[in-house]
Amino acid sequence: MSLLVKICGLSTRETLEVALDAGADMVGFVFFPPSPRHLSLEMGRDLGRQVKRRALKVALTVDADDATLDNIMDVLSPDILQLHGKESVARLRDIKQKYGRPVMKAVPVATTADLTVLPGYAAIADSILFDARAPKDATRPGGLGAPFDWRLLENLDLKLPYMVSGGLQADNVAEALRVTRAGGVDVSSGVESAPGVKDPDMIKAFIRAARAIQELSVR
Ligand SMILES: O=C(O)c1ccccc1NCC(=O)[C@H](O)[C@H](O)COP(=O)(O)O
Repeated sequence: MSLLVKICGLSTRETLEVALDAGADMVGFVFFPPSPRHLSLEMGRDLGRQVKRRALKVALTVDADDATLDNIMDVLSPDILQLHGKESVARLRDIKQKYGRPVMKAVPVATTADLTVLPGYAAIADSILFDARAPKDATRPGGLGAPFDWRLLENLDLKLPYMVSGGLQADNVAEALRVTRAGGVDVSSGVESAPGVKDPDMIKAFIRAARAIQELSVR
């Protein structure tokens, strides 16, 4: 199965086009006001139209209510709902039933104890995104540019597709994949020149680096 590459937190037409042209499989749009990558609904509509099915549109929310999700569905019609908050298993089930879209549940990781939530989520979610657990004083639960110890996933026994994220960059994505054996990689800060400012050359370099590993693994 080929490696999925997700560029998250895209917020301009220009950098979205760079990610699409460079072959990103998934493009992530953040709807979380404290984030430097937060999109207005109108911007979400605009960028969503630009994708034109060249990649999967991922809507990223944090403990969003139905009214928020209704609006995002209306303007973006995302292919995947990435739930990056403290959403319960029951909430995942409700969201899946109401919106009928695949759900990718973000699981914050700092210690092995963080993996105890997996059986519950794995019964409902369509995929898992392992991300570094945010510090207690963080203003957002993700997009912080910090990795977790990938060795925590070395003995993972998960029947669901999963992605690794958290502090990935062009120069460490190979090691992250070697250790975690993830089916996908997700990056935000590692392709930015400043928080929320995506850098075209860094986007291209990250995707090139991820594809190079994919080539090696299929030989
Ligand atoms: O990107 C954000 O600002 C963000 C805000 C709130 C919740 C999640 C957020 N990002 C989630 C992602 O999928 C990021 O790509 C992931 O956390 C990795 O981020 P980074 O470590 O910056 O590459």
